[in-house]
Amino acid sequence: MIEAVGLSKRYGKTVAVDDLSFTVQAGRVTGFLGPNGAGKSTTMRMILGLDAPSAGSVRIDGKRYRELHQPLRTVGALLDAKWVHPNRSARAHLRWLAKSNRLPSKRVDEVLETVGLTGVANRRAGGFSLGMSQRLGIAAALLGDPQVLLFDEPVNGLDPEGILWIRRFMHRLADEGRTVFVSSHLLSEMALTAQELVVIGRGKLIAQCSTEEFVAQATENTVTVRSPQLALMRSALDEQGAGVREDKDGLVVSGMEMAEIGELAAAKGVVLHELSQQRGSLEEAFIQLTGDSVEYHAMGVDADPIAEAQTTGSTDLQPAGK
Ligand SMILES: Nc1ncnc2c1ncn2[C@@H]1O[C@H](COP(=O)(O)OP(=O)(O)OP(=O)(O)O)[C@@H](O)[C@H]1O
Repeated sequence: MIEAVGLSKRYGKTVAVDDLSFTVQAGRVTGFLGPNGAGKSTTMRMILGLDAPSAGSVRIDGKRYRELHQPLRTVGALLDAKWVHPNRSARAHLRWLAKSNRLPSKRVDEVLETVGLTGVANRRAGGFSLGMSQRLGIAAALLGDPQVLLFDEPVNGLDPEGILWIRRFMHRLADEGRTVFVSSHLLSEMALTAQELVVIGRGKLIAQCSTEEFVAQATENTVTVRSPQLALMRSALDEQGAGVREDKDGLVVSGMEMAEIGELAAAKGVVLHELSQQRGSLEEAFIQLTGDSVEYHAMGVDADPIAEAQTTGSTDLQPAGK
């Protein structure tokens, strides 16, 4: 478990993290969501003792990082996948890490196997693709078999296969009972990966809840009704006090469950061509909840062709003007 209380970090006049309190539970994938510059990396560095908080504290399983006896046995992290000596092989890199952290060398082959790098273990890490480097970084994070894992933007720049692999891998780690905290500014990706969310904007906490709750809180769930007897259906819904508006497909109904609407249609003898639940997306929820703290816009292909192509349709949200 990770617990941050009143965590703050200033760099001169910049307040990177502002009185942030949150908890990350074991056995779940928790997404750390916020646009670029929101303070995610700074928070992760403070969790790992790489940056000292200006105020507040953060504990991993009840202890500050510097109080951990053998830190890599408690917490593993992937911050920068390219942090590896380019001329060292993947195996040599991990052996060096294991040795310098007094971890058994047999773990090296185990973690190489876990991340699927056994076949390329003796190749120079400098020649690795980004996806392979990410796997090597994850292998390093797993060396001490820690219960707590932190990943900073692990899918950035990966191809669809790499993204899927990382997503499944995070779920597997959480299913093993570990605490998995993963930062991203890719909302669609987080909607698929994270069960819980810690959402920040401009260093401040915006929400901490399940992904489902986050979407439900910020967006309206509606039911679409299509019928050749729309006027009849509308007056029946009005009688029930439902919120009804018309759009090009038919009626959009709020404040009534889909089953109730179906039963009402049957009772009134209205023929239905469609009755479907529409749920808000994480993007809508994010824009709704962060609207006050910072202005966002959804970037399209023109704005960031590489990110767009590599995230297979994910919407990449960034602060307006960035
Ligand atoms: N070492 C530093 N010195 C000065 N300012 C910093 C430093 N590190 C971060 N900042 C500033 O703190 C703010 C938060 O940065 P941070 O990198 O934590 O955000 P982020 O959410 O991780 O964004 P990104 O996804 O772009 O890395 C930004 O305004 C950034 O410019």
